[in-house]
Amino acid sequence: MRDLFPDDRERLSLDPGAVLLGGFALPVDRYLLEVITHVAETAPFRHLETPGGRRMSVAMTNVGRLGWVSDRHGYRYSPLDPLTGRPWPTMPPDLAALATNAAATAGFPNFAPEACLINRYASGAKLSLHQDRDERNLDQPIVSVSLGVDARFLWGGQSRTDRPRRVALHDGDVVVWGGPARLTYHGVDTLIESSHPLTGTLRYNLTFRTVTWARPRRQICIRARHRRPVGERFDTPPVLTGEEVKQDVRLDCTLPGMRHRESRSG
Ligand SMILES: O=C(O)CCC(=O)C(=O)O
Ligand SMILES: [Fe+2]
Repeated sequence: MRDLFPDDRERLSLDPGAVLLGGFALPVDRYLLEVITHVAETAPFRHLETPGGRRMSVAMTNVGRLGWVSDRHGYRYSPLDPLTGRPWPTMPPDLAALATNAAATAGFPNFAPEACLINRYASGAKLSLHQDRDERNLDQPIVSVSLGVDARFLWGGQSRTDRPRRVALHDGDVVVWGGPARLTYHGVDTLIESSHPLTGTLRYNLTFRTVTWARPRRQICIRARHRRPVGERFDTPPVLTGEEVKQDVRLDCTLPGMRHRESRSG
């Protein structure tokens, strides 16, 4: 595929708050595929139904405390896999750390993903323009990792009717969007038949999200961090006491100006 931005893919600004980190995950692409294979053994890929009753062409599964699901009742996050009735597989700390590092590189420190939606595209699959807006916490960015076959990412605007740009996504590319770009419309153009040494004819995408956790004040964060169970440093938000939660909620509600304060990437 002709690369639309051949000169500087290492750090390509798409918009204020949105950046493509070319090849950021390339050194760990094999590890990522191993994780996906392992996850799919307990939480198999499936084609979800849209609320309007259409079968999605992209197959999906999840890893992490919460998983994104869709059915006749709508889009939502669930702690249980509706297919098996069991919790989604636990997010490995190294996987979460990759997302945290990518977010920090893009200018969003302290990103702690609670959910990772894994998308699998066969040739002909596509994802229509949409906003990622099912998360209660929109202060945190989305971190999106590409694996395998090339895709054409559609990067639109703040309105569905804004004409999207097409951006080539290669194996190991990571796109991060947050702050003023957090609700930008985006999608993936129909996957063209092609092959990649790692994934054959398939493309995978891992999309990391913080769903519920509003980042607390710094000193609360530091205190709370001590109570994180060993080995779960990144896949669960810190455990807050009732008082800390109250402060956290108060801050979140009374200082709306602080929203999007991390929007310095791009
Ligand atoms: O596959 C991609 O690159 C994007 C996926 C996406 O937008 C989503 O899962 O919400
Ligand atoms: Fe999305």
